[in-house]
Amino acid sequence: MSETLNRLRDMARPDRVFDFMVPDRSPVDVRHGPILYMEDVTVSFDGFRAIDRLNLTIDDGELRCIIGPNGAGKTTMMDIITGKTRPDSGQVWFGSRHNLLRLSEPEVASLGIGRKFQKPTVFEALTVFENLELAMAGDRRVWATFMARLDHEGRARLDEVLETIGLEAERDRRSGVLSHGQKQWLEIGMLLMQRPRLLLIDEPVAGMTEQEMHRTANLLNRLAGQQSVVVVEHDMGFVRSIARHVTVLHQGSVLAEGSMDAVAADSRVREVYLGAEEERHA
Ligand SMILES: Nc1ncnc2c1ncn2[C@@H]1O[C@H](COP(=O)(O)OP(=O)(O)OP(=O)(O)O)[C@@H](O)[C@H]1O
Repeated sequence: MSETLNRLRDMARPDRVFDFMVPDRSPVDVRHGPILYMEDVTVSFDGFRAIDRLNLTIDDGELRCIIGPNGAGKTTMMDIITGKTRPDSGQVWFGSRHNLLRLSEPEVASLGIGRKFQKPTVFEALTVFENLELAMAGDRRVWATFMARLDHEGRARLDEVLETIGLEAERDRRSGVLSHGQKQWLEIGMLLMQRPRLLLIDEPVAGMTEQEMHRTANLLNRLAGQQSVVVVEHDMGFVRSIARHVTVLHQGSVLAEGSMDAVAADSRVREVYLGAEEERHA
């Protein structure tokens, strides 16, 4: 009896938000500023400063490319945003309401920050459709309990994502037989099923053919606007084809920021990175 009472009391709490009332978009508040705000972030590993007073701002709907030499801190920066690594100092905010440094990795993910690592990790034994369906499972449990319309909504979302990633014709194929590029798009689709607000994508075109790169550029351009996209990439041709705004990281902080043409003309950037990249590809 007391358990029932407690439950009722709990349900009547004015601050309680029921699962079925949680909006299907992340509650991030971007009305007064950027979607991601990092200020003076520093992290050291055994005394070595991998991130050194880093300041970075990403606007809502922006597509940003992050470039920089090996060891510049790009991966560590992503790890800090997703809650995998805790900085020693600084601030990291998701919109104006969520202090990411107070949240665990799953909490950060559930706020709408999706991360794609370099290697695709789709379930190869399952079809494209089943992979996407699985990626939606979290949403489905909530809705299925309260509304019978989930199946319809879920299917509509799935069709929408299939169209976005250009894999409609592959829908019932086992994902193990897809090309490398198709697996990468499928994994991006799996993230999209959760309706993220910010996508962090690590080296999406490594190992892709020219044609696949071109399609990936179109996909990322299409995603921007609907969500913010941060891409870490070493392929400068690709970066040039998608980036309106580029951030160059070096020794854990921002060395330069601006259009691709502006950063490519910056002598400091050429010295630490682009000059070496051009030689590598000559
Ligand atoms: N867990 C860790 N322990 C010790 N050192 C680390 C750790 N993680 C990163 N580092 C160091 O921090 C620096 C930044 O590494 P990070 O992987 O973030 O660079 P990056 O820009 O992603 O490089 P790449 O382009 O090669 O992926 C490197 O010198 C790296 O060796």
